[in-house]
Amino acid sequence: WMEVHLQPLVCFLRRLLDMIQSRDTGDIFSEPVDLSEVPDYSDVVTQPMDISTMRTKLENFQYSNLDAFEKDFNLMINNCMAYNSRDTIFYRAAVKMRDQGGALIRQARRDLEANG
Ligand SMILES: CC(=O)c1c[nH]c2ccccc12
Repeated sequence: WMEVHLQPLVCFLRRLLDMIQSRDTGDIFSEPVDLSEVPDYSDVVTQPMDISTMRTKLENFQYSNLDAFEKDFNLMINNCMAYNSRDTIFYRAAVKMRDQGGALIRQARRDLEANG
């Protein structure tokens, strides 16, 4: 039942995530931060999140609406801005992704409103 009813949302979120990923030109959000390479990452970030994890969750029907998807997007951005200091490429990439990805999510919400 859930698969049938959530499949349209899965297709919608898959396309949205593809657009968000295309804005990650430095490819810093595509995979989980490697905790073996960054041993202090877990001291700062308690719930890691990245695009590949979001893709797995959406394919497994773990987002029942756009708000749940946006929550993980914001987690991914906020983790990056918490761990990396303001004067780093990574922090500035998070600011850019927050603005550009945020605009894509806002337009997606308007599209959902229009199409129900
Ligand atoms: C998104 C992010 O914070 C990172 C993405 N790749 C990294 C490598 C070392 C430390 C942090 C990161």
